[in-house]
Amino acid sequence: MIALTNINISYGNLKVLENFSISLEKGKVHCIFGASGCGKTTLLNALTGINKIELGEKLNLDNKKFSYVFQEDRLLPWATALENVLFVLRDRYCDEEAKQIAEKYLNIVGLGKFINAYPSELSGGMQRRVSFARALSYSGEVFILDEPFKGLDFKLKTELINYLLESDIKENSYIVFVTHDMQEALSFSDYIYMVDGPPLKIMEKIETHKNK
Ligand SMILES: Nc1ncnc2c1ncn2[C@@H]1O[C@H](COP(=O)(O)OP(=O)(O)OP(=O)(O)O)[C@@H](O)[C@H]1O
Repeated sequence: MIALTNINISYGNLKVLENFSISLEKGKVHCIFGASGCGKTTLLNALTGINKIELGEKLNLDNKKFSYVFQEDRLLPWATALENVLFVLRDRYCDEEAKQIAEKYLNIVGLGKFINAYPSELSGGMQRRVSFARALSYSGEVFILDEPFKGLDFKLKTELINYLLESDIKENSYIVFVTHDMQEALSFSDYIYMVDGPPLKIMEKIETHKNK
């Protein structure tokens, strides 16, 4: 289990997380579902450590590796799709192995023919897919997915969801994802946290009883 307990995060006078607690299970997909601006990204950033917590405790989070699909793609504009994925693999694999891994995941997201394209030559949905391939290839223990399927068509979205659910990624990781799409939430999650805020509150935790 990984968890945040009674944490506080504010921006100036705005208390976005106040005495907020959540615990996440390995092998399960946790969906954070709530209105724009209620504090979902701040929660994700508290998990990864991007946002420093003011009060409260983290459990088993400090030494974890995070694979993050950010809400905005954060691709290097001067690097090709392949180089963008290689960027997170460079320190861990030799060149040849890193290239094989990067190409494997770019193929999985349907970009096999575009590995040498620059972000400016790709559509928004294609850039999203590069960002997704980068997170998959990094193979973190915690997957943080902030509106990961935004801009993707139904077929591709379904393929990526099925890939994540059926691959050993799900079994071996903690997955937290944010969406505004209830259909996505239902088809992908084991738990849906209906949230409101700020300060962020869990109004309801729904178990979807998936057998995956
Ligand atoms: N760096 C920041 N500085 C100041 N205020 C911020 C900052 N980041 C977020 N906020 C504010 O904190 C609140 C929560 O923002 P957050 O991005 O966590 O919401 P969200 O639920 O992820 O929204 P969305 O669904 O629109 O992405 C918002 O009111 C936002 O304006």
